[in-house]
Amino acid sequence: MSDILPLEGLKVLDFSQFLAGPYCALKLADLGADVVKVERAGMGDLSRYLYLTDTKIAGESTIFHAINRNKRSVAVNLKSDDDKAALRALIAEADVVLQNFRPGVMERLGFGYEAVRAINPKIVYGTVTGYGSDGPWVDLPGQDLLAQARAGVMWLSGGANDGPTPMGLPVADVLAGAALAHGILALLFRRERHGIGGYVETSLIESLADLQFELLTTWFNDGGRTPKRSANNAAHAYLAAPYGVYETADGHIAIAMGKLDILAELTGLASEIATLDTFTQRDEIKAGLAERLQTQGNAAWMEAFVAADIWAAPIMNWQDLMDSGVLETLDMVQEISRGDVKMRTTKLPLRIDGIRPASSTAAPELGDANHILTQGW
Ligand SMILES: CC(C)(COP(=O)(O)OP(=O)(O)OC[C@H]1O[C@@H](n2cnc3c(N)ncnc32)[C@H](O)[C@@H]1OP(=O)(O)O)[C@@H](O)C(=O)NCCC(=O)NCCSC(=O)C(=O)O
Repeated sequence: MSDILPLEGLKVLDFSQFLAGPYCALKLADLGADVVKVERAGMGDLSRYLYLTDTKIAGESTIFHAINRNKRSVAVNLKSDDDKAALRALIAEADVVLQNFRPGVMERLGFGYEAVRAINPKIVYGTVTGYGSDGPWVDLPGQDLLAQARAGVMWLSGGANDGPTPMGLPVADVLAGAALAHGILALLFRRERHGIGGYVETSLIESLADLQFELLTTWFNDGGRTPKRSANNAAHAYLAAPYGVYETADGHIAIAMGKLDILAELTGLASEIATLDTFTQRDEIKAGLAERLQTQGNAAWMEAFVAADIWAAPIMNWQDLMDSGVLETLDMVQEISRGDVKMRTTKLPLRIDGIRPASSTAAPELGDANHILTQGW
């Protein structure tokens, strides 16, 4: 067992802002990399202010703090020659550069891949865009809600009586950031083996295509049978009954799988649904279950379902989740600080050699590492 974090010693110059790029950098930081966040002098990453929630940390958005823990910050003007020269010196010593501006911005600033590679040929350079670096949507603003709108995610999601439903979570940003981290790590491995740098790019739309890979594969191959937004695809557009969410006397229960005859027996529906076809008659099955599940509370149903190995779970809120003790047992929550700033947040969802890496500090104050602009890494 080693207490050396896998990316210890890796120098990452992170030009990214908002969420997708910073999420990628967070993954690298929590694996031990030294991530220096390049922010606008005077204002910083706009996510310090733009995501203002009811709760703030040190006067800034909790969301900024969640994404940018465990990083340092330099505050620069990317249009000033002096600051550009200082950044070129940092790039010369860096392992990774990443960015998520609109296509063309980094090239105009003189920090596109070719320019950076000319300074440091072995650099691993990562980019996130909204819709790719070419194609019909190249110039559009790349933002999570809008990408969910364009990718089919919102059209698909929701129940029969709902309108288009976003996921309520920044799935495009998080998945694009995770995909970029995965690409960067692959290029770092290639650099170790073959001594060459490389360029990796992803986008919000690609990450959402990937999120939907199972359903798109079904759709590509089913002769164009387009799912409608219905009670079925509130849970999954194509899966057989009983897959779905059901109201009970005191809450809701999700049921994923289970032998229909057993489920029918437990719910007193043996004569109604036990022999129905789980694909073609799934609406009937689900309607029967929906009616019957309302007759008892979650605890009674769950006891019966667990005993019979019906794959089911009660719908829990965050307090229920914390009260369950699962995250505590798995060591998924941490308290971190930076000076007077104290915050409680989640941890990296990986255990390495039995230990879950903790972040060493809360998010940086704007420009807290400006000394490296003159002194180097
Ligand atoms: C998020 C964006 C729509 C924001 O668009 P914009 O506000 O127009 O910002 P841009 O990235 O295009 O950059 C705007 C300009 O700022 C300038 N700029 C940037 N940083 C600096 C500093 N430090 N100094 C001086 N000037 C700067 C940069 O050169 C550009 O100028 P000019 O060169 O003069 O143009 C876009 O960046 C984007 O599509 N990104 C790709 C997808 C992505 O990752 N989106 C964020 C997901 S987060 C999200 O969805 C969510 O949180 O919700």
